[in-house]
Amino acid sequence: MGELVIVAIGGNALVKENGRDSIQDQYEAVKETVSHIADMIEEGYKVVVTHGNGPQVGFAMRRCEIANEITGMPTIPLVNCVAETQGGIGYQIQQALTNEFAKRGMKQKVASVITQVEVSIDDPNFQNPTKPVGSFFTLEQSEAMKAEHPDWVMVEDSGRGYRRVVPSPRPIDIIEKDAIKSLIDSGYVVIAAGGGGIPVVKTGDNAYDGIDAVIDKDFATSLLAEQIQAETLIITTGVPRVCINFGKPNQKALEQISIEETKQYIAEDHFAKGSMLPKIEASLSFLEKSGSRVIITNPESLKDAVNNQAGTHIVK
Ligand SMILES: Nc1ncnc2c1ncn2[C@@H]1O[C@H](COP(=O)(O)OP(=O)(O)O)[C@@H](O)[C@H]1O
Ligand SMILES: NC(=O)OP(=O)(O)O
Repeated sequence: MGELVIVAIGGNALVKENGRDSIQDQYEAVKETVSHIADMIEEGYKVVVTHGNGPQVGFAMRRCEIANEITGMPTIPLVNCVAETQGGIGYQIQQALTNEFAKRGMKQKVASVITQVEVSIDDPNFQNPTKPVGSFFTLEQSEAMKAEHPDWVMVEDSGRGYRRVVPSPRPIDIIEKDAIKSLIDSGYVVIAAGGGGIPVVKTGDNAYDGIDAVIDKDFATSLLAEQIQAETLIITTGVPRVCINFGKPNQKALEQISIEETKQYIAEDHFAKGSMLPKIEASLSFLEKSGSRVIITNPESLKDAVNNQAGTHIVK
């Protein structure tokens, strides 16, 4: 049996026009990304796919708010917006992968699992929103949005503009992990924990309630990788390699770093909060608990990266 690899697709990587993309544009981006995942599967890797929803869940919230302002139609709670984006993006990945396999004459089957992820109601992150969602705004637009919506919290996101942030509690348990494992063992390519999973809190033995938040998909992916005993975690995003001094004249792309070097770079503040830092922290958590290797790269470098020819590799 091939090595079990979990591949996370960044939500921002599926959006090119800052909220002006159509759903067909997003599908084209999904098709391009999954063609690189299919390359890996063709080489014999067993793959589980997770994905983000940061931009998409923000767009979904905004659509509801605008419809409510104009027509009085009830808004949809954030947790349901997460579920909707998990379903919508999961559908596109599932169909694109199925069609890609058919085109290549591959026999793999694909299944998506609606995934709930347990969080704690006492998580301090509920009091301190950090997860950027939706479109990027200029400083001027951001100030205008805040004046119009005093309850919004906005932050600067990695030099790309200002974005609204929502609470992002840490994932504790992937509720459907056994179903995901059974599907992998039956030979399925599984799509799971989309958008970081649907946040739920425990209300009793095997009983849960949804709660408004967006879980970081990098932390959820790392936890799922641990719980299904994946060997390799690959986080795909908008850059081919992680950098130190990112965006500065002395920027340097990293090919391979140890856990110790990575911790040193965190201490030196090289990784932006809300974008690269969660990927790095999730990578360290996976390596320190159970994993063998982590790769951070862009989708087009996937096949080379898994064969040690591209990407940033974090090693034990
Ligand atoms: N040190 C860094 N090295 C490389 N990219 C960085 C760094 N710090 C911040 N970034 C930015 O973070 C982005 C990845 O975060 P983000 O777009 O939020 O993730 P996602 O792809 O999961 O949606 C990169 O595309 C890059 O613009
Ligand atoms: N939920 C989440 O972390 O989404 P992004 O990866 O798109 O930010």
